[in-house]
Amino acid sequence: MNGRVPVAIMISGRGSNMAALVEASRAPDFPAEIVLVLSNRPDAKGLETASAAGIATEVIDYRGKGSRKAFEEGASSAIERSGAEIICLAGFMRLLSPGFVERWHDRLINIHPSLLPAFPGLNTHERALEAGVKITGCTVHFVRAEMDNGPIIVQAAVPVSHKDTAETLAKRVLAVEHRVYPLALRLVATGRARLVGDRVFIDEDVTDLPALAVPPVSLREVPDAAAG
Ligand SMILES: Nc1nc2c(c(=O)[nH]1)N[C@@H](CN(C=O)c1ccc(C(=O)N[C@@H](CCC(=O)O)C(=O)O)cc1)CN2
Ligand SMILES: NCC(=O)N[C@@H]1O[C@H](COP(=O)([O-])[O-])[C@@H](O)[C@H]1O
Repeated sequence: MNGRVPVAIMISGRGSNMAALVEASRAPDFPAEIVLVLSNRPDAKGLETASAAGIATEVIDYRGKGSRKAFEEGASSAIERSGAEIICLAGFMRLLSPGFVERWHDRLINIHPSLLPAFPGLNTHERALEAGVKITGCTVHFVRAEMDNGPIIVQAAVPVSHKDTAETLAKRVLAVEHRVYPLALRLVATGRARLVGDRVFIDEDVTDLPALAVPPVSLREVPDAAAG
């Protein structure tokens, strides 16, 4: 595939991270090509975005008893058919079984809207505000059977203000997600992010990787939530 690594993206909803990866893959020097967008929900808005971008889409909609196994078998064969060698979870909201994670071991990455290991799971921004943290952010990691506990590839931080709501914080973190996920995929697709045990080594001086130096969003930019 013109030397670029074929990639499948799994979504469950809006798909803005998927769109950011598709956009990044348009760059002539981007080392990966998005060949499939797969959703476990037929109403996922991201499916329209992917189709409009000319990318093959697939919906595997199993609900109820036995749905997880049936979904994963359908997903694995769709991904095999697409020839994808890396899978990006982008707002994919289902726990994947150890069997699926093992099937795609070290080729399955996910973006999570917190600085893992802090705030794994759901409702991360509400919990960050509750905890009163002053910095939060996002994490791209290799997926392991245990939820949100895989080797970390890239992280980026944003400030938190007492004026923030979960919505204003989610918006600030999402803006950084859209820059960090393409970087993480670039590092994995080129083999510059390599696994040593359960740690990720990045084979170069990370600070000169432009996107990694994500400029901290200054608190001055924090909208006055009260002012609405
Ligand atoms: N085995 C793994 N599966 C998944 C991981 C992972 O790290 N290991 N990451 C998630 C993504 N994710 C957080 O980044 C996440 C997704 C879903 C849930 C969750 O509790 N889901 C509920 C159902 C929620 C729903 O359907 O809306 C569930 O699966 O019962 C937590 C974290 C992707 N999968
Ligand atoms: N635990 C997984 C999780 O919470 N993922 C988060 O869901 C959102 C999906 O947005 P998107 O559909 O617009 O990419 C993103 O913020 C992503 O980090």
